Amino acid sequence: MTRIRSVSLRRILDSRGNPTVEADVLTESGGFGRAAAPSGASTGEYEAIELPTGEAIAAARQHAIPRLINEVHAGNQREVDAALHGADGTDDFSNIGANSAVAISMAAAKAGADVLGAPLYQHLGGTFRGDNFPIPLGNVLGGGEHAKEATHIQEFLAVPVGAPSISEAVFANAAVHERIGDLLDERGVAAGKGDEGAWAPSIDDAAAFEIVAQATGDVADDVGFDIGVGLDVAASELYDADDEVYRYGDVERTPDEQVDYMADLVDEYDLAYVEDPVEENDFDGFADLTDRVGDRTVLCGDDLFVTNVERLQDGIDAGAGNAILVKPNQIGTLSDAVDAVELATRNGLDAVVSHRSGETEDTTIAHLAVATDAPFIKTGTVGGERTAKLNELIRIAEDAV
Ligand SMILES: O=C(O)[C@@H](CO)OP(=O)(O)O
Ligand SMILES: [Mg+2]
Repeated sequence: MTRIRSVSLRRILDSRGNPTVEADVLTESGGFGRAAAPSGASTGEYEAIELPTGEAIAAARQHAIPRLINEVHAGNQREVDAALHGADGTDDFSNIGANSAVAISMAAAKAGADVLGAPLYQHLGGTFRGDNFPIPLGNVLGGGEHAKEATHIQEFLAVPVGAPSISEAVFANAAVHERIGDLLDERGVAAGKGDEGAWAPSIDDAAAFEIVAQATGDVADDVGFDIGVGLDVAASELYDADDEVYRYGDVERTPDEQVDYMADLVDEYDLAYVEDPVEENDFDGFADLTDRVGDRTVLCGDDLFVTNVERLQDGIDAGAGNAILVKPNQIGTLSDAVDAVELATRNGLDAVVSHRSGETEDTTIAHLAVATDAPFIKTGTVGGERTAKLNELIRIAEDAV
């Protein structure tokens, strides 16, 4: 019933106005799924390869689609994703593009769910999935590669750890975002928004900490539950490998000083979450930081692990981090992303399912987070391509009770 009858690929717009790949998958019995690839700006060196959209579409039409039509069942995700790997033939999807691969992989999952008449999270997670909901990490202020002339740290995140429901968590993050807008206004700081909808003011990181801490505190008082502060430092973007220093504008930090700085920030701001505190090759620095503060905060590898089970296993062996960011397009298929979640969970690490800075209205990651019982999801706070996922989580919560 779920045998694939057709796959069509097209070029659509992403939230930055760039082209990206959208896939439609149709099955023999009329099941339909549509999904689109997101795209990163602060991409890790070890991510699967995103090809220019036109090239990715042409290559997938030539090599992947003939292996899928009449051959593979959309309801069997492993079969779909194995066919994509077989068609590509490389370790990093450099032949058909991880953008084509992930769009097809996700569209096939939706077509499989459609045939079954089940919501996607149910199809992916099965009846024995947990019934927890992820805590949404909300990017409320930032800069880095997502906005020019703003903070050096890429993302300041609201972490509504005490929220009693996904809906209250989502609205709390939006309230923090709004409160930050007011606080910036009061200080006379003009601010546009970065790629993910976070405020992107020209202030230094110290001022950003002050404002975000005040806003999360104010909103926590209003809503009556705890809201912590988190960071995505995206430290690879600050690191100069030739000089072996991290550059925060004129301030330089050696790799050891970077670890000290991160440990100090965790204590000073009681940070609930820190992503990519050191650059993507520094497993030892990551492990050192984990020794020092891993008992009291979530230390998450994004560029470090790139959703790749081999790099994750290296991190587990080294004691680097206690969480992994999971971005399906970093690795190319849903099966590979689920493998990363499962390896993490078996080893006591938290999974944080994540959007990219370039997004579409696609909501697959909301379903993936619920299906895999991930403790966190990072998918922005405001802006249509972000609220698409947040609102889908609210709908799933209503549906799942
Ligand atoms: O670094 C990150 O975690 C992501 C998403 O917030 O950014 P990008 O998609 O640009 O890699
Ligand atoms: Mg990141």
